Amino acid sequence: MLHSNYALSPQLASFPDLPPFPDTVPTAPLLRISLQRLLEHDCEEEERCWKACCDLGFFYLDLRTKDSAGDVNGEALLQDADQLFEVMKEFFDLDINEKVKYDFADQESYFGYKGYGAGIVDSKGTRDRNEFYNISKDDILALTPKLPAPDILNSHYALYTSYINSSHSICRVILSLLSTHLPLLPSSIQNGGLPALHNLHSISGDQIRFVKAPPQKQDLAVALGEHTDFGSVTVLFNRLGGLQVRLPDYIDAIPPASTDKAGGLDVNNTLCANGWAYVRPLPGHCIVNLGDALVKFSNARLRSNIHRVVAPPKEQGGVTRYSLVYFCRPEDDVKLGCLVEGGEEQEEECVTAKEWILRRALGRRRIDEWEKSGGTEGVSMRGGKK
Ligand SMILES: O=C(O)CCC(=O)C(=O)O
Ligand SMILES: [Fe+2]
Repeated sequence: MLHSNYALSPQLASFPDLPPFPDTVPTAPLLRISLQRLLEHDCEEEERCWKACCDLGFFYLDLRTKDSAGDVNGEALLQDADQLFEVMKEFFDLDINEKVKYDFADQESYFGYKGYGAGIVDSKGTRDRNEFYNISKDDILALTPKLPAPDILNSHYALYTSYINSSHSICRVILSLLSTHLPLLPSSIQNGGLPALHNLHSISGDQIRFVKAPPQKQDLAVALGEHTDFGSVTVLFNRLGGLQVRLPDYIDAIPPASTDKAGGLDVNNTLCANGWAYVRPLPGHCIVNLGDALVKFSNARLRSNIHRVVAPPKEQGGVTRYSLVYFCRPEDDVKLGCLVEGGEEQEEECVTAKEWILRRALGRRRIDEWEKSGGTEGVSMRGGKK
């Protein structure tokens, strides 16, 4: 069984000014991987990271690096993330009439604003419970014509650039580790393996995402529907709980450390039926997860695990939840086909990264598109709990 490898020191236990994550709910045993040790090419740490990518496709990355190593500076990323939490609060505080000016869904673009309830969380068309703002990497790096954005966001270009550079470099560290562990085809090795499909200055669907969900009562509603991520590597900063992963049957949840005094039927535990478990946010760390593109490249050796967001548990539900994401995706024209030895004949026609992202992202806004917008959920649930 994969098991978590940390005892929670007080500075890892909670975020200042927020209600603590409760110890009365089951949590997912994500491995805690040290970025510092990955940068030092520590073999044991690389093995643990590889294992986490195959077994669950989710892990914590400890960003508290000693000093910067080239472009990869975990401490700088933590500071940028802190600042971006403030920027996103300011943005979401704008009047709704201002924010909707930046919703570009009718132009077949997933960048910009998505209003509260404008997405759906299931095939019945149940509305989501959050707002998004998606910022394109290519827009910030001036690789594409500038998209309209509110003044309040326009003044932070240097911060976005720094955040994109750090997040993208971390994703490339993980991609090169995966490249060396996968049995890549000789042609793929010659072409530079996985990092060569994710160049910072090539056109791609890479993006920053700001997420806001207002305080929520403790009910069974899902704020962000179950999904797998579309791209390659996701870097996620959470301060409040609410994120849940659906564990495969070979991984057990960490049981609650104590029981709720109230007793009785508890919504949080009901939300953990069928293998769902909460991900406890950890200060100093980001959560890293793999997306569908890596499942396709690796012929399902790597896992893009299903996850969703529900109300933050217990008293955390009383405060607004913000989260910050960086999605690293293959360059737009990369075909999402198998790149490893022993791949079966491709059944489906290979789509490009751009086609895949458009189909998946926009389908989550329209009920008639829901069925077509699926990802690699079938593979993600291989050996999973039913
Ligand atoms: O807000 C979170 O914790 C998760 C967000 C997420 O899964 C996503 O935006 O794809
Ligand atoms: Fe996600």
